[in-house]
Amino acid sequence: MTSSTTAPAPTWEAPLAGAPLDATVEVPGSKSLTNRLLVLAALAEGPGTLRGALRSRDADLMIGALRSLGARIEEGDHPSTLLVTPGPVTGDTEVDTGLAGTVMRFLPPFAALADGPVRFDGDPAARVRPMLPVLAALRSLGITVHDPATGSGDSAALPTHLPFTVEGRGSVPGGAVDVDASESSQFVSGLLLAAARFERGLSLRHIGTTLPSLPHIEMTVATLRDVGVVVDDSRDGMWDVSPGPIAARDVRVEPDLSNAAPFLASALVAGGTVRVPGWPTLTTQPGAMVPDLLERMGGTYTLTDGVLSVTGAGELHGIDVDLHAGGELAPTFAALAALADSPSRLRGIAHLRGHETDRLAALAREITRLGGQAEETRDGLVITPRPLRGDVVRTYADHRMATSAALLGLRVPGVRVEDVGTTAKTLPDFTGMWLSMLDSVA
Ligand SMILES: O=C(O)C1=C[C@@H](OP(=O)(O)O)[C@@H](O)[C@H](O)C1
Ligand SMILES: C=C(OP(=O)(O)O)C(=O)O
Repeated sequence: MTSSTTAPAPTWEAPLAGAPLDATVEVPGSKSLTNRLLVLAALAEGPGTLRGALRSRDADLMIGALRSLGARIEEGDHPSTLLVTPGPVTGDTEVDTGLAGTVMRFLPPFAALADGPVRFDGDPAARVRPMLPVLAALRSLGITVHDPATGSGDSAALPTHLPFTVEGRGSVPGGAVDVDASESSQFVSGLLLAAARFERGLSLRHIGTTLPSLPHIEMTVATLRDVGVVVDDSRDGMWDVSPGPIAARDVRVEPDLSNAAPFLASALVAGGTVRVPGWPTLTTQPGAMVPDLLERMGGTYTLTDGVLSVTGAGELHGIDVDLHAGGELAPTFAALAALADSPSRLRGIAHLRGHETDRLAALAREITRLGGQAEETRDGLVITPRPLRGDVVRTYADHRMATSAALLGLRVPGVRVEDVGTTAKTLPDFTGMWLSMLDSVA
């Protein structure tokens, strides 16, 4: 018997900022770096160590998946220290991707190296995220990929989404492949990460009209080069990875600058100063854009001895910005835009329709629910500030919808965030960190 009434989802009362802030926020390791470094450590020649690694749902799903594919991964003296011992890539196993794009797009090429079938599936929301380009690339490289429900022949229709099975054969010949990565840079990153272990390496050409999140592809190339892999990226939209060994390393993971964004943005909403230590002077993380964007909206910042300090003085202006390179920052800037003193336009982010949820629709709907004005365009959002009122903000299993709602709640009384626990995808103690930040007032 099913009941026709469902209990209302528990909500979290987003706290109002009572006074200007004076907070230092320690942000855990980068999701994108942690999950790349884990993959490379699991494919390396010998045991390696990650320090300052993220421990969150996405990172733990990656750890679980790599274990099931044959790697040994243990905690060192701290949960953020991970000791990785590679093993032969083993098949006849399952990978739970959860809702992690990095797990669902990085591991199918890895699974092609396994000695048997690897079955992939994830959350209901993951089953609508685009997958075809990476699966088509594997098939063109001679790997069988099939829908577990419809059989395994090479002529079977290629699955477009989760669930799917990659029939690992113990080795991948490699060679040339065309990939349309206009919906996600992760299709390119996933193939490049495993490519040094393909017999002939990989020559990957992007054939789409647009390529989002280029910093994340540069991050992939940089992490590959750090472990001794030869990558030629001298031609636009093309990457050549030479076959060769992957060196084992002892590496420290940078803090997650995209997760730092809502905290730093709080200084513009509440006034005062928010500091993030460990800010890298040189990084491939798209969060590097955050300080300049906050300055354009009315804040000021300094970077001294690795501490980024953002100060707000009550001003918050609208912005016209192309976030094609850093789409994961859009929910933070959409919230700021809804609180600004002039309209904003966020451009270049059509690919957000394939993120944890359709983020353009979700942001427009939820800002509108609070009395704001937000409209979807072909490739982004136009947000016109209006007086906002409290209500429940729906989060659609999307961690960044929750953090963006918290930002709105600093100024709008009565914002209640549905399923704030979804922040555990990349930041398990989000609410604790947020409340500590608010406790530190000037
Ligand atoms: O490679 C990565 O670590 C990521 C790439 C980007 O994906 P898209 O290119 O799909 O936007 C980004 O949005 C995501 O949060 C992390
Ligand atoms: C798009 C994101 O995640 P994923 O790695 O699941 O694609 C994100 O974290 O904003």
